[in-house]
Amino acid sequence: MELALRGLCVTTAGRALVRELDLDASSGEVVGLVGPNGSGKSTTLRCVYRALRPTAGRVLLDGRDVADWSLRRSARHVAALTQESRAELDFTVWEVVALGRAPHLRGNRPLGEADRELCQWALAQVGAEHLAERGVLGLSGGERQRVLIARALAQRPRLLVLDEPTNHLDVRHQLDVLAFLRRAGLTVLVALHDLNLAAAVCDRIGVLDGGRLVAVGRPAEVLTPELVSAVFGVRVTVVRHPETGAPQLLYTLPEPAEESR
Ligand SMILES: Nc1ncnc2c1ncn2[C@@H]1O[C@H](COP(=O)(O)OP(=O)(O)OP(=O)(O)O)[C@@H](O)[C@H]1O
Repeated sequence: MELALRGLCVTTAGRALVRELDLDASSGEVVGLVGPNGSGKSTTLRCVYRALRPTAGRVLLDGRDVADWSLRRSARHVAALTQESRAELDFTVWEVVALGRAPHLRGNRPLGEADRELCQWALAQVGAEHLAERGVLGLSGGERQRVLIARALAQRPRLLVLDEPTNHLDVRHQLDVLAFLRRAGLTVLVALHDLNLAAAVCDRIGVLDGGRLVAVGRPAEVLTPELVSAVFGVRVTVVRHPETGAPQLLYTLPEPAEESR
């Protein structure tokens, strides 16, 4: 599924949170959004998964404006793992993952055999089959995060929108999730804080600063010392990963006088 953001603007209380943003993700492409805290990453993603209506501009899926779609229709194509995705009620893991099938079920019909197989598959993708009968409130932050990813996968979306999916995950599970995103064959729009993980997983990266897209391109084109310094205010040396060639950033701790500028 192709995603296109055209002239996206979000303004709240006279303040522009996202400004004139144009961004594309072609079918099967993994596109990352990076940027400092408060630069507008989550706000942009919210417009894509329709938790927020843009003040101006359009979100196009396969060339069609999602504003014309019912929320149910969107949910059949777009799954989101958000900062707000919390399973507050004490559902079991299986029940939470089964919720991913809801947009595909008619009325209150129970899950069919194919739905159950998809839920099982989704749990296996995140290595959480053994958690199926557990209550979600008793899980660790990382286990819960993996269950929410499984719910998104059970939805069988064509576009996956993820806001900081590696939050709470130990390094092994961070890499597992990102490796899955690479091989899933889905169009992926993912906000990431870790620039090295973004460089490893993304086909292209968009950099947000103050609600504006200030750079977009392949990781090696975008993650230059100059750009990272200008946008994040930190000094980095960029090296190439010896096996993959992906750019990797080595950070230099700020001198006392430079701290928390
Ligand atoms: N509902 C809202 N009302 C007012 N301001 C908001 C609202 N939601 C977000 N903002 C502001 O919009 C700006 C962008 O927020 P957003 O969450 O999109 O940034 P982000 O890049 O995802 O940040 P982070 O890296 O901290 O998650 C922030 O300054 C935030 O305080």
